[in-house]
Amino acid sequence: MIHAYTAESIRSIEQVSLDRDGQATLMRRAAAAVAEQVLVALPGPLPGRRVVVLVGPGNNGGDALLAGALLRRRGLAVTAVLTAPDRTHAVALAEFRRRAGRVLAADSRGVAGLISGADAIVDGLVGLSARPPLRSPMDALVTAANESAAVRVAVDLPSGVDPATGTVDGPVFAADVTVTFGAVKTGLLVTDAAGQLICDPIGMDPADAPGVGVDAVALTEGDLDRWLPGPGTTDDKYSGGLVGIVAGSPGYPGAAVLCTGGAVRTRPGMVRYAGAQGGAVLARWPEVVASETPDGAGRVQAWVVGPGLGTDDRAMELLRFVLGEDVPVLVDADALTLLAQHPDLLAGRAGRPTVLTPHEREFARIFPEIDLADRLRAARSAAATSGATVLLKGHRTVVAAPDGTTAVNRSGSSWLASAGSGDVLSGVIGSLLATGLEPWQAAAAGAFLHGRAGERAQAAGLAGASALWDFLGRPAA
Ligand SMILES: NC(=O)C1=CN([C@@H]2O[C@H](COP(=O)(O)OP(=O)(O)OC[C@H]3O[C@@H](n4cnc5c(N)ncnc54)[C@H](OP(=O)(O)O)[C@@H]3O)[C@@H](O)[C@H]2O)[C@@H](O)CC1
Ligand SMILES: [K+]
Repeated sequence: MIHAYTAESIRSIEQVSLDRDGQATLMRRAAAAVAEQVLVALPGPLPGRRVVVLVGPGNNGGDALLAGALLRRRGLAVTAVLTAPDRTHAVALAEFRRRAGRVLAADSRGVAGLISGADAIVDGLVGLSARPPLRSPMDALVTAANESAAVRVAVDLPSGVDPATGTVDGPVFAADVTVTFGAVKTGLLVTDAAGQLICDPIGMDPADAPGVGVDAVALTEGDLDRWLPGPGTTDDKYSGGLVGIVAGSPGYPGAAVLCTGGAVRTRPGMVRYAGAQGGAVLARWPEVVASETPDGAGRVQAWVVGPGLGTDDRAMELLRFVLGEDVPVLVDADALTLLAQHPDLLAGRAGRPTVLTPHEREFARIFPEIDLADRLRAARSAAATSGATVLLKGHRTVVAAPDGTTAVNRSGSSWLASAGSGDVLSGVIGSLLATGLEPWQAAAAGAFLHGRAGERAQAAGLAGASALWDFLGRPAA
């Protein structure tokens, strides 16, 4: 699991190391970590390779200059472009000059050509103190860097990203690699500008800073192994989790099949389908037990309601029934639209686990007063006010529990933005809820499995939401 921290917490963690090791030592370690990644990113003979280091007025620029000095020692041709020559980190600049690095002011002639002809560009414009949008001349330098064919390496954070929220306002350095120091900043989980994320501790340890807590997490494979153990020899269909699906309508029979497939392939003990599309569901998933209505379905340990359900009176009746049940309920798609029209339904579930899985348009319907610009804050605030776990879909899906626990999903590809993909996701999460995971764990793990299935389907060259089914499973140990 990746733990991420607020910028304020990072400062507290940093302070402990600063007091112990001193700033010069930390900067040297940071610079070494950056230089190493530039060398890794530049295969082949190194001497003469052209590196441009973009240098802002703070310590982020200092790190970048010291990295440039190290690259000079390896024989690379390094030019530093200073955005504020009179405020540049003096010690780092002296060291860079001592290694015969070339120094230019950002408004010098020839800077644009250097950037477009570079083999690697190091972004040391702004780091932890960034307050986007980038001002001139940083904005123009970042735009030019993004147009260059060079490998782009960001120091601590890609410039243009808000460290706390990951939001972007204006140009942002589109990094191939980001080398961050000490601990991951929350914004790095949310943004897609960071590229490959490498966290080098440089001697810092969050455990050293009293009172500092994790702000958000991102799951990794190891979390799934811990949270989703395979079935044991004493398990039966009941202990394996029983999930009920209320989805599909005459207009959208496919949603029922897609959602049920997501549930079946997440390997619960049993899947029940309740609704009018039992024939279509059973034709594809014979292992499912189908009934016409949820009240006649028999025992379940979690319900999924909504995909393709429609928004008529019948759909409303089904939603009302399911939300009245005492087991965890996942509300998706059409059922979210109904929920937006009848907020009392959610209020009536106080204390019973509920997961909402809106995309941004659905979110705006249910929570019209919440600003979506900062997706992390939006999901948290929706979870706190509704009492439900909120999974806000997007390129980086965010999951927030009512107590503020937050996960950001980092698996997946843009391939998942296809019709029916969300129906599969709700089936996956429903299965995980039925196995007894906490709602935020089920939602976070479901988003991870679904995203990874998207990556695998894309790698296999397969399209269509039903392709996800075959890639949800975990390989046998
Ligand atoms: N502390 C340590 O020991 C260690 C720290 N480390 C490194 O230090 C970095 C933090 O350094 P930092 O605090 O000096 O600030 P930094 O991020 O370089 O910003 C500089 C200045 O940029 C400006 N600026 C802000 N937004 C802007 C915008 N939109 N457009 C234009 N300008 C903007 C703003 O100036 P102002 O707005 O006040 O003029 C701000 O003061 C950290 O990320 C890591 O790399 C490591 O070496 C490990 C040890
Ligand atoms: K940076």
